[in-house]
Amino acid sequence: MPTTEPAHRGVKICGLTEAAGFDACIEHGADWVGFVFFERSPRNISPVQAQQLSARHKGGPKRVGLFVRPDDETLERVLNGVSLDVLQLYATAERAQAIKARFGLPLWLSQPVSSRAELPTTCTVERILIEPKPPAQATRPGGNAQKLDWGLLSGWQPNFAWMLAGGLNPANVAHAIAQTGAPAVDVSSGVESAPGIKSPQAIATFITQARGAAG
Ligand SMILES: O=C(O)c1ccccc1N[C@@H]1O[C@H](COP(=O)(O)O)[C@@H](O)[C@H]1O
Repeated sequence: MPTTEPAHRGVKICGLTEAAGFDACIEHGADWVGFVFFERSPRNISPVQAQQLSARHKGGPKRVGLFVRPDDETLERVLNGVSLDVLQLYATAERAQAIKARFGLPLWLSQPVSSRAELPTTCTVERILIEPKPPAQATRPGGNAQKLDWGLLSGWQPNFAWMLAGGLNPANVAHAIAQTGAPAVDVSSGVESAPGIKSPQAIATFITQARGAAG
């Protein structure tokens, strides 16, 4: 599946809800910013709020909308309110194909893994997010600051676009990249000062660390 990769290591900052965090992503050159459309998340945002944030800066990072098992009505409602470049989905591969057929946007699909055998061998969307399975009592499938066992990815070199997510932060992202060779990374909790509130300083450090990492 063709995709446009940044020339450098890609960085996505997910779960933007307020101007200071969004502006830090612009200032420090994030490749993607994520808006979470999932009511049980502390980062949940309305389409209107997302559009207002997005309008603070033309161009810059691609705008990614994150959805958990969305129905078509939800996708339509959000896409009527905010312009998105990519849909990041927690859904089955079959549902992703139906969404692709109806909405036509590039899709990223989450693949939770807890063993090497669960690493995907093929990809039918534009990118796969490799992340840990959520804790048993979790109320959401991601954004839990839970780290993957990076050793599972050692030597894994798929021929499709992927991204590492889960429990990354400014202090561990360089090590995570060195161990996994991840071409792109995604962070939410690890750059927050409180649930749903991003720290501009942590965003700056995360991007610097990710771009400077050897992997
Ligand atoms: O961020 C959320 O609240 C969220 C809710 C539901 C599904 C996914 C969510 N976030 C995604 O989870 C991963 C890892 O997040 P973290 O860095 O461990 O907090 C990332 O892909 C977020 O985009």
